[in-house]
Amino acid sequence: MSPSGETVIEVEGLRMRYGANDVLRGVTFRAHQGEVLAMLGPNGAGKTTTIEILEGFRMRSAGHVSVLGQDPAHGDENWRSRIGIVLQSWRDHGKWRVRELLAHLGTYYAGHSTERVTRPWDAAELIALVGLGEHADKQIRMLSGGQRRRLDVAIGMVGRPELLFLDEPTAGFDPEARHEFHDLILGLAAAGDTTIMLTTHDLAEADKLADRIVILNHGRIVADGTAAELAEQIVGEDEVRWTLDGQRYVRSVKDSTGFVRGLFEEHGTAVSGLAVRPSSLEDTYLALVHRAESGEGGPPPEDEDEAEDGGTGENGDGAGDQAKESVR
Ligand SMILES: Nc1ncnc2c1ncn2[C@@H]1O[C@H](COP(=O)(O)OP(=O)(O)OP(=O)(O)O)[C@@H](O)[C@H]1O
Repeated sequence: MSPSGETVIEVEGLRMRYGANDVLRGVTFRAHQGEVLAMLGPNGAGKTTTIEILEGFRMRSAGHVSVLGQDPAHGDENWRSRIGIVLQSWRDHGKWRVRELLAHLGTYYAGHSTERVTRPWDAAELIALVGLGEHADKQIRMLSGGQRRRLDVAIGMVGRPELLFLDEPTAGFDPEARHEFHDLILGLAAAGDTTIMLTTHDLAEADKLADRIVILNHGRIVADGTAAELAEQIVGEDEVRWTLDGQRYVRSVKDSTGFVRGLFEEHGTAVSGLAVRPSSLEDTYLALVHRAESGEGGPPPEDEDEAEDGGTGENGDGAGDQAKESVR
């Protein structure tokens, strides 16, 4: 995870219309070499459509798209050999053995080596990298779900891609498989300068894996930044709970330190049961999506590259504000 600055994905004013339905409405973002970029968004936001356009599988309606310096709509074989794709499911080849399948798929890349990159990835080396060493000679249908997903990543990586797309890579995983898969992706990201773009509904996953997160909602980017930068856009959503005179209170405030100081100044030792819960990425995500849907922070731009929402649209919450709301 060491973005070098070179732009690998460049999307400006991307639009997609299915019939009369606008599903991408001026999407703009970039990804840089070595970066792990996560695209988050509710169902139907347009994530798969975006990724399919970037992969060259779907023609866009309008806008500028460049992937590894080429327009994916006109990507040739050589361009395709530089890209790895991990689809949501791959159910063929059940009788093939892991090693056989990877060696076979690797032959497609043999003619696409460059001075910098030798293709394909050696099957044994790749199998070890994705942690399938013990299963190399197993038939694919005998693999567990987690092992299967590791193989999916190996299939995506066999051509030593400069850019790897992962569409909801851990959907349906149990916590342990998810944890192992995250370690695999972090290892890949750390190992070289592969750029990784993934879509996910899992906020913890985005937080853990991604250098940068873009949030798509109704075909528009409503946020773009690191998890910390996104949280800063929704400053002040720490939750403070306390008890006073036997009654419990809860407030969401921007400056929890100042708020608590004011609480003690006013009520001293009568305050008990104090708890402060900092806003999580989930709170941030929900707030950003809600803000975009309610039109707070100004109307969404119709065109191109101003889709990121800069305003906070939040109400002020003075540090010493002592208004109390009983919750039960
Ligand atoms: N081939 C198609 N023809 C018409 N409409 C489509 C087509 N593919 C997708 N859509 C519509 O485009 C919108 C965006 O779909 P897309 O699959 O890109 O969303 P998504 O963010 O990936 O959703 P999810 O999280 O549910 O996978 C949806 O309203 C969907 O119904």
